[in-house]
Amino acid sequence: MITFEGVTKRYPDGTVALDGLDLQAPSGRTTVLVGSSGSGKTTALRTVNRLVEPTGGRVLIDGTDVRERDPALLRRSIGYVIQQAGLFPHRTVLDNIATVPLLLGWGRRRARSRAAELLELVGLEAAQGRRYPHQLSGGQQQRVGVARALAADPPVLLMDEPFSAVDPVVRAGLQEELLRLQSELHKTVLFVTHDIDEAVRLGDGIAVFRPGGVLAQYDTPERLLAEPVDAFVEGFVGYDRGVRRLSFFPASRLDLHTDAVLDGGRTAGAAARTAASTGEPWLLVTGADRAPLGWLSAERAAAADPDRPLESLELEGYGHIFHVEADSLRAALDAAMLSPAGRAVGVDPGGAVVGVVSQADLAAAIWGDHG
Ligand SMILES: Nc1ncnc2c1ncn2[C@@H]1O[C@H](COP(=O)(O)OP(=O)(O)OP(=O)(O)O)[C@@H](O)[C@H]1O
Repeated sequence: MITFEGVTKRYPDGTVALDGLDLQAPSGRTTVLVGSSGSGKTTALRTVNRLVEPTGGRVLIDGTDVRERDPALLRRSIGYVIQQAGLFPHRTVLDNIATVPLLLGWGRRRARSRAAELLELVGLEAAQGRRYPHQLSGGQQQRVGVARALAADPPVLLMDEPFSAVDPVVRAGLQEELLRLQSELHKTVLFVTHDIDEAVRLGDGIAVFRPGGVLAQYDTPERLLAEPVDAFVEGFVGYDRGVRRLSFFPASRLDLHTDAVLDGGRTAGAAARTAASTGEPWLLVTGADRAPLGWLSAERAAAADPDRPLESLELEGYGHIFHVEADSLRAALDAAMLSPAGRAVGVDPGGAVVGVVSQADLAAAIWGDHG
């Protein structure tokens, strides 16, 4: 556990970068620091590895004051990842990753074999280990930065806006990768970002800083979105926090309808009768293994030759589907919003249709949760 006890940093020019920070970042969890520019996030992070010495208070790692540790040795026991990776340009990727193990006196062979292991762990190929950093993409360089930080298997990882210099798609991939790594490695991670979506995705706990280096709120992502303590935090988490919050509710709680789901081998006449008896304006047609084929409107079904099989008719695309077991209400809502029928198609892990849900059903489910 990393404990900040009344940590203050006042610079000689009078700037208060951090003002009496009290915070506990639990072991094996990811704690994200967010907040406006200049609110002291980086300063807080750097007091942990003593790149910044506080002017008041103290920082403890598992109960030991970091001031009792030799700064160089302390830093070797803490992984540190910064924006744009900060790799050594004249060293190969493998040598970059092996930096701390070599400093710890592991010996060349062991350090290099550990580096090769790490390269694989962060999803890079062996051949890329022989390259120099400039021969890699920005996203790959960030992976190397993460591998380098993890090389000596430190229990604590400090990450200062590690993914902010890459495009959104690469960034999403890196976030995914970090979640996977963390589920295996259980490091005590402190992660600084400007991006509230990144914070919600990665954080077990989120600390929101306000200007002047003051902690405004420290909570789980769910609680932060549900109950921001004041207007500053509410503004920071965004006015679409209601929609973001839906990420925490599983789609499995939705009641899906199957009465308007029809196999493609059935006829237009059968579909028209189903539409009439259920009152459903849209019917979902499925094919082999109950995979979705597309939507048929009740009017179209009524106008078509009643003997024609549904799979031979022109259907509206079913759009995005959502996975009933794995996805959230947010994914289901998104699928319904984008669907030409205003309905979302829920599937099982094999891609077979479980049922459909309308925007009105979703609103009812959401209202039930949040009303
Ligand atoms: N050496 C220094 N001397 C004086 N002021 C400093 C010094 N280093 C940082 N500061 C100030 O301390 C405050 C906090 O800086 P810090 O980098 O921790 O903020 P941050 O929240 O990480 O910001 P950003 O999100 O923009 O990176 C800022 O006002 C900054 O200008």
